[in-house]
Amino acid sequence: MSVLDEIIEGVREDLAERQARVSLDELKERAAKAPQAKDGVAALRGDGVKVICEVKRSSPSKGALAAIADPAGLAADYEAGGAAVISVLTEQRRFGGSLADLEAVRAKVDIPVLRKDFIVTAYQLWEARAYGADLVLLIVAALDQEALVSLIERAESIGLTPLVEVHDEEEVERAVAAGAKIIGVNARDLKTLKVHRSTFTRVAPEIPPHIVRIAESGVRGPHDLIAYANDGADAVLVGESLVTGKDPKAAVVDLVAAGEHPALRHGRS
Ligand SMILES: O=C(O)c1ccccc1NCC(=O)[C@H](O)[C@H](O)COP(=O)(O)O
Repeated sequence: MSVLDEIIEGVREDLAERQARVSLDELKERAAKAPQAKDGVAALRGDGVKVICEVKRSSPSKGALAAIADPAGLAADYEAGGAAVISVLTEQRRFGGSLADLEAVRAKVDIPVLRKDFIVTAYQLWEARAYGADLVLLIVAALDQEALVSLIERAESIGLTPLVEVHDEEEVERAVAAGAKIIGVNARDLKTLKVHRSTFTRVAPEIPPHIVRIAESGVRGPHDLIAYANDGADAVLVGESLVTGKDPKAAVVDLVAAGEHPALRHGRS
């Protein structure tokens, strides 16, 4: 069984427990009261390279990273530093996240918030909306094509912007065929959990220009952002280096400044 399969097995068990407690109708009622979803595509387009900052306590590859007692406070620092979007990992077993984190972050920041999880059912999309997410992650490797198409359509129909994650050229084809408007290339190999930034270099040119391109994983500082930008990234998604650093806000300021540097190509609006 792959790491991804193991994660999803746990996700399904936790999901069954939540579904037994909270009906879909209750979630829909809660979603109806949530603030209107913000436009995820608009937040990530434009000049320069945008920065998506992640609330990440732990990971399968590294174990515990940071306690993060106040996820909303961390997100506020990210926003003050110039982040375009906040990513909140809500998977509990391996990443130490929760829907409570998502709710707390949503209540604190004004920029769009991404629910980063292993989404395999429409119920999780309603949860995302009910707890205030604007974007959701959909991982191509975790879904057959029918499920991918259906989850993209359902997400959009309830106001969510899907960020569709790929790891290779074949998955790009599937994401494009399914109608993705934002594609994230994750440089972390889901079999070995090692990060190969060259994955983005190889795969990004396969993404059509009208689609927003995000480079996920392995950004240690401005030099990695610039390298991803030169390979065509519209945005980078950063977790570990921010939560393990001494001053997350200052680190975001540095990344945002690098992303706005005039030497980088113009964004594709
Ligand atoms: O981070 C992991 O170990 C991991 C393992 C298996 C599936 C997903 C995983 N991470 C999720 C992410 O995509 C990253 O949190 C995100 O891209 C940020 O990466 P980084 O800046 O390298 O923490």
